Amino acid sequence: MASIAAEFALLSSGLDLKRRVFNVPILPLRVGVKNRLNCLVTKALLQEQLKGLQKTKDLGFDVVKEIELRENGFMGMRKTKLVCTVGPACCSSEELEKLALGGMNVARLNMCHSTRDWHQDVIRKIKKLNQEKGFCVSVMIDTEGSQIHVLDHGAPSSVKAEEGSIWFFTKEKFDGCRPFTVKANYEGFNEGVKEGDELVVDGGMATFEVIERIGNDLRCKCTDPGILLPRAKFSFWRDGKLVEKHHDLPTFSDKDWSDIEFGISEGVDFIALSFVKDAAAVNHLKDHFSTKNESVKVLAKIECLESLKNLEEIVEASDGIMVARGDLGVEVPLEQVPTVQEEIIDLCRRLNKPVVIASQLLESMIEYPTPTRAEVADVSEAVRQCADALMLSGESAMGSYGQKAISVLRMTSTRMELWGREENQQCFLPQIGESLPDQIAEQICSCAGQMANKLAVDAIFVYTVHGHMASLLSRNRPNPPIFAFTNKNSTRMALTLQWGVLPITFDLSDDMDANISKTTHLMKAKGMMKQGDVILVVSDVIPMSVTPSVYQSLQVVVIE
Ligand SMILES: Nc1ncnc2c1ncn2[C@@H]1O[C@H](COP(=O)(O)OP(=O)(O)O)[C@@H](O)[C@H]1O
Ligand SMILES: C=C(OP(=O)(O)O)C(=O)O
Ligand SMILES: [K+]
Ligand SMILES: [Mg+2]
Repeated sequence: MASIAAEFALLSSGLDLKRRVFNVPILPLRVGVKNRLNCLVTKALLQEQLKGLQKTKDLGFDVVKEIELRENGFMGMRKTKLVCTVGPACCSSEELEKLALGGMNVARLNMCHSTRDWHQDVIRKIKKLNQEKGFCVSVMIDTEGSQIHVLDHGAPSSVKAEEGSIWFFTKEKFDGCRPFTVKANYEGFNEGVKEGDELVVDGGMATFEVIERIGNDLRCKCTDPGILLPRAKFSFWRDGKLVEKHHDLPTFSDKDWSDIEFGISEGVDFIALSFVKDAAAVNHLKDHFSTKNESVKVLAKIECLESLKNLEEIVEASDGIMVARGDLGVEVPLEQVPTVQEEIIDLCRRLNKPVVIASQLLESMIEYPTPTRAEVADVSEAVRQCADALMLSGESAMGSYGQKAISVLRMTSTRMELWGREENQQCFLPQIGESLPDQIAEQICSCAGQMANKLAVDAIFVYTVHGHMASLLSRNRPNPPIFAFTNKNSTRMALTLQWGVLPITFDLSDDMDANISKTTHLMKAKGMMKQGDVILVVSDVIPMSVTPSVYQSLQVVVIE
């Protein structure tokens, strides 16, 4: 039985990862995808190695990353971050630990589902695992938001709609089961809808023609037969264009505010805001935090047509973006979703905001232990486009193969990162900083990226309080990993989402030489670095007492 170590030994045997410049040949693989998945019984192997590593958590270093470094070397470390949705299939401490060992960087809780107590229990379990086992998994809550969907369609699971059948869509309450009747969740669901419009369910699962509008109801004829699922989403179309209804709906419901307050009180790291329409919604939430001095990060989910129209202002206002392809595919013709995804990723990189690609990455793995080849290609494409993070939804929340799914993301992204290295660095990055120190920081990070690649250094070290310098380095997508030393826990947890950054808690001092020598000594003492390793050191720690630019620096250090 092969191990992850063997898998990576296999990878690296075809490559001198450390010094080679990256015209990667087709990598030799002895075994097929399925075999590799089957052999990734990670827990026993990793648990074994964890035993000797518990002390590392004193340095605030993620134990899983430490194992990866020991096994794969600097250049073999995965850069793309992984987000897993937690649901009934993975909410025990044991299952959460397996996901953490499998590479989960962020655990996402979708507030649409389960109870407050359930969410609280999961958040506390994750924090306990971080503390006791030395993981660095941050927590994201995802608001329910408002959208028009099915509340009741007269069956516990799916219902088939046959061609030509007549259905009523209503907001009226009714008891018991009424055949061919679908109850919507929103009073004004039929406002602005006209006879002759198309009602599309879940982006194409079934299509109806609106025959008549009667008060709160719509009488419709099924024109494209299909399946209605619980909570199926509606969209209305006229002459091939979406009838926009999101502006009628609030971005924050009372439940969303209460979930947000709950998240803050539990110390979550990210809030993903559903159905953001413009920057005002993001600013509203951020203002709400600033009055409370919270450091939680706000991600805007791009999932409705209006959010696409206001994309740039939303990206600028947010701390990060989620391309929520599930709902986006209801409002945008499916064939447009891939180009929209690529545009959002490019914009986020230009504006230096982390971006998560979400929904249906490995959908078939909810049921099956292997992905389709098309799913692997989709994941690879998101990695090639340099997304910061990939997200599992139902695959981890309710599927039987969550651990295998995270293995597929891990292996596929590591492989594509090696393949795509030259391409990563060809992106044009405009200057975004306005003040002189910000512009200096940007130039230093851009030069650092180029130097790191040209000198083939082993690692980049950055000392950062708020994480800005680390994110600027990440934006350049350099080949070596970025070790970000910070004294702020909130910075450490926020950096879990950024491409190529390994956040480490460290007691920073104003004396930069002391920071460098202490961190290199610690890494060497732990056997993670050795004599002759070359590090590029970038600093952004600005003591109040000196001119800022003095402490923004770039230097090359060879470990003695
Ligand atoms: N906390 C939870 N409790 C129960 N089921 C969940 C939970 N989170 C996710 N799920 C299940 O996983 C599926 C996929 O998750 P997600 O994509 O986040 O939700 P949705 O399908 O509502 O957009 C959900 O439809 C639901 O069946
Ligand atoms: C991630 C998404 O949002 P949710 O799962 O909350 O609907 C999506 O729509 O793709
Ligand atoms: K949600
Ligand atoms: Mg959604």
